[in-house]
Amino acid sequence: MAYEYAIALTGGIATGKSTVASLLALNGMRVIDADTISHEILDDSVEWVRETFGSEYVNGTKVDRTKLGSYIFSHPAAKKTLEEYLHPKIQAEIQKRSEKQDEFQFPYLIDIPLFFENSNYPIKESVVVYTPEDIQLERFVKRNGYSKEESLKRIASQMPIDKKKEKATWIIDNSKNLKHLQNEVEQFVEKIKEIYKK
Ligand SMILES: CC(C)(COP(=O)(O)OP(=O)(O)OC[C@H]1O[C@@H](n2cnc3c(N)ncnc32)[C@H](O)[C@@H]1O)[C@@H](O)C(=O)NCCC(=O)NCCS
Ligand SMILES: Nc1ncnc2c1ncn2[C@@H]1O[C@H](COP(=O)(O)OP(=O)(O)OP(=O)(O)O)[C@@H](O)[C@H]1O
Repeated sequence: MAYEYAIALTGGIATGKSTVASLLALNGMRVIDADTISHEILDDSVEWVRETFGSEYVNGTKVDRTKLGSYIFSHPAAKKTLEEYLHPKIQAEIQKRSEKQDEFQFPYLIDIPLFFENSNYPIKESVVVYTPEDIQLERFVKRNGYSKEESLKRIASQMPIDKKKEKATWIIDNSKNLKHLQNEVEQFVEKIKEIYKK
């Protein structure tokens, strides 16, 4: 059975999910990453992207994700088309990997950025990586080099981070420096180990 020991790891764009995923791995936790799976599927879908959106979104044998991202976040119908194509495939792959992880009978994380937006995952527990919106925007702009306007458009395409915080079982606060984040992650792992102790 899939998702038995799964905990959803989620948050907003650039609130620090990947950074937390790396710290969790350093603390011995296993993490399935939906973004990585989505990139692998997109890499196998070059012809579909060419036929659906045009050859300007393909660079050699790879999809130009930066360009495709700029397009879909400004064109809701195209975003829907991409999501309707990718999401079932992403979900199927996550389910497969989740079944494997459940064999260990120990909790693991599934990093799903849109966990609360798409309630298709039968996962009860969740942990939200939280930063207030002003820090989220600052880190997003700094990391991606997008304009403030483009960054705000992408942030607005998701459920507000404060609402996700309300829905979470646990919260990892990433509003301070990396040392603080490391502490937050260690405390979270201790909590999980305590709860799931056999
Ligand atoms: C638009 C694409 C090509 C941009 O690729 P890029 O490498 O620039 O971004 P990446 O995939 O690493 O996503 C970065 C973050 O953007 C956010 N994001 C991505 N897709 C979406 C979406 N459809 N809606 C809202 N936010 C999204 C997430 O917070 C994600 O963590 C890519 O994100 C994509 O194919 N998205 C559709 C699939 C999807 O919904 N993925 C997110 C959940 S698995
Ligand atoms: N505590 C912190 N202090 C300063 N910078 C940080 C901190 N945590 C994360 N960052 C930086 O903020 C940016 C966003 O973090 P990260 O890539 O982990 O977010 P994400 O939630 O995985 O993003 P996405 O939704 O786009 O996949 C990165 O450049 C990262 O190095």
